[in-house]
Amino acid sequence: MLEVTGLHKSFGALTVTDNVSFRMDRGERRVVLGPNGAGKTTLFNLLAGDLAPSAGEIRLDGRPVTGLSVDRRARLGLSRSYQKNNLFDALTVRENLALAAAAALGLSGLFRRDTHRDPAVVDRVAEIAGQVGLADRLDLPVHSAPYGNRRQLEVGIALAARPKVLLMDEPTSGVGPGMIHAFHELLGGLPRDLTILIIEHDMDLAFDVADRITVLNYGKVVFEGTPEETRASPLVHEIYLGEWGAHA
Ligand SMILES: Nc1ncnc2c1ncn2[C@@H]1O[C@H](COP(=O)(O)OP(=O)(O)OP(=O)(O)O)[C@@H](O)[C@H]1O
Repeated sequence: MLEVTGLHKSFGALTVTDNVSFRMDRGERRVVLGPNGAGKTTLFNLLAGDLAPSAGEIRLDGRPVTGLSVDRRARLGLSRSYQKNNLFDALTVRENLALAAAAALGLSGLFRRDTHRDPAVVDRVAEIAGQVGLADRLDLPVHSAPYGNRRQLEVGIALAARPKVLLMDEPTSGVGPGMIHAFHELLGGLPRDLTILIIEHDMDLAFDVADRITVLNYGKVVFEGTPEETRASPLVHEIYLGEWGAHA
């Protein structure tokens, strides 16, 4: 499904992604853990196409995508849910989803102002809203939507293109403890064959939602395993000791 081989990225003399390799199966949910500065965001930038690697290869369903743009990768099924805001504040949840759905269906364009009423778009908006738990929030203007709903909407927008692989960048950052429960529900509502790679700081959440965990430190994969194996790893404990203290 997603195969990463020997990925490498340097900024000047600083190696930020160091020979990173892993593969994910369809439907797998994997969390990338690592202390601040470990290279998690850079890895996502390389996977999504926001950055070009110095070396290495990324394959999606066997097809090399390493040299392709963000848009081309998205069309092939690799989508990223951006932490940075890509929502239209003045529009409602429904309108935001309709724009994304229309674009994904090839229905957007200057001369088609009523695309949000197109039956295909209406159906798709309802489907996505159900998946991300926003079915009863469709008429809410985004500027007055609670933070958690905005995060759900960001995921919904990423889903519009029917991705095979979804990259989620710190989906719970900035949300309160109550929203962590909502995030579980959100994950539960996503298609089971969707392959999901998540950057997450919260170890407990990672243990809870991941099928497998990849731990980065100084740009290198230093551990990969099931949540149980990760929890039992002395190396991971050692790496996270300072972090635990800092987050406590
Ligand atoms: N464009 C850049 N130019 C130079 N150095 C960079 C650049 N982007 C990232 N770095 C450096 O690369 C290292 C890894 O950064 P990255 O943001 O990938 O880590 P991270 O694991 O996502 O950290 P955090 O958890 O704090 O977000 C850091 O030392 C950072 O300063």
